[in-house]
Amino acid sequence: MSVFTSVSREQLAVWLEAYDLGAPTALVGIAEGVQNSNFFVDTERGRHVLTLFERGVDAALLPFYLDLMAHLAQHGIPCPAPRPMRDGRLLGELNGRPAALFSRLAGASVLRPTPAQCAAAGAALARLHLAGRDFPAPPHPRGSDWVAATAARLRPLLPAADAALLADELAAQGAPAAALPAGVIHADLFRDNVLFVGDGDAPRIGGLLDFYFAGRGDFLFDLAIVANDWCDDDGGLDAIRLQPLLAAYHAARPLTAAELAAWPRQLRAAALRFWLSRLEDFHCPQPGETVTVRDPDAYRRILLARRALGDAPLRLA
Ligand SMILES: Nc1ncnc2c1ncn2[C@@H]1O[C@H](COP(=O)(O)OP(=O)(O)O)[C@@H](O)[C@H]1O
Ligand SMILES: N[C@@H](CCOP(=O)(O)O)C(=O)O
Repeated sequence: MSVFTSVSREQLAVWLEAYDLGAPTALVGIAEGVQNSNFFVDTERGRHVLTLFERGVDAALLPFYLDLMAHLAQHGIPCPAPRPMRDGRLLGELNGRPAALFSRLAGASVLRPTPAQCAAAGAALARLHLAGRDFPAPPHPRGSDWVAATAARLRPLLPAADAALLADELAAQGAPAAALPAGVIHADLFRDNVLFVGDGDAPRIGGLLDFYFAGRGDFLFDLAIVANDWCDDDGGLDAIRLQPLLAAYHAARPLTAAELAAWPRQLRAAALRFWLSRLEDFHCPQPGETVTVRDPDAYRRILLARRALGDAPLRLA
């Protein structure tokens, strides 16, 4: 269920008067997604997606997210482009929620990506990093301060073994050994946030979605988030998918020696971040927040498996 705030055709027609897109011809709620209310909207002059932002998204950051998506779209990244209103504004309000209209992108997400789809995702992530490199951005909202604060809040709520794992991982993460290349990162490019067109052997990316955790961060952290989700095989990393992901990323933005050395730790940091957020959604749901809880244990398993890999630097085939 992903329409948390409904929109009637009458409300939509009034809201669309601020745009130069003609009258609405279709309005359909989108079932996928777990955080915001999304609708396919057709008008006399195009196909769009309407998003009503729910409480899980930091409203103060919405202007940044929309400006970032506009910037990336202008630089050839296939992300939703916010449609400007006649007066140039990108963000409005509909039914009591902040709301925006975006270009509708083609394709569908895949649950079991092929090696070619992993390669396409790696190349797209690198292109995103290059296109956003100099875009002014606040730190992404799930960085080390959030990790420390969330871990402190959760520790008393966890079984002893999990609390010990958390404390040990925080101690092991410590301070970064070297500054890594950084810029705008997506920070949540899971499989459900990428649309593909074409078949699994010759894929083309139709869309990169859901920039609502984006901000400034280490590029390698973003790549580790993708690897943990796209290449996971019941906790382990599947080389058949990981190798093309990394090779395609490296071909578009070569990884530095410092990044190759930092890879094992970033895989763990990325696993820890999603273990914590899923634990937080499970143990501390926010009143009025609509986010769907995903299984924290999946990321506990991934964290344990990445810890077992050791500290050897990444070697690209
Ligand atoms: N611009 C877009 N073009 C096409 N489909 C979109 C677009 N934006 C969202 N969608 C569809 O809506 C679904 C939910 O979007 P998403 O941003 O992941 O929502 P949520 O923030 O609620 O998780 C996506 O899986 C996709 O099917
Ligand atoms: N990808 C995260 C959840 C974030 O939700 P999203 O639908 O906004 O991407 C997870 O799997 O924990």
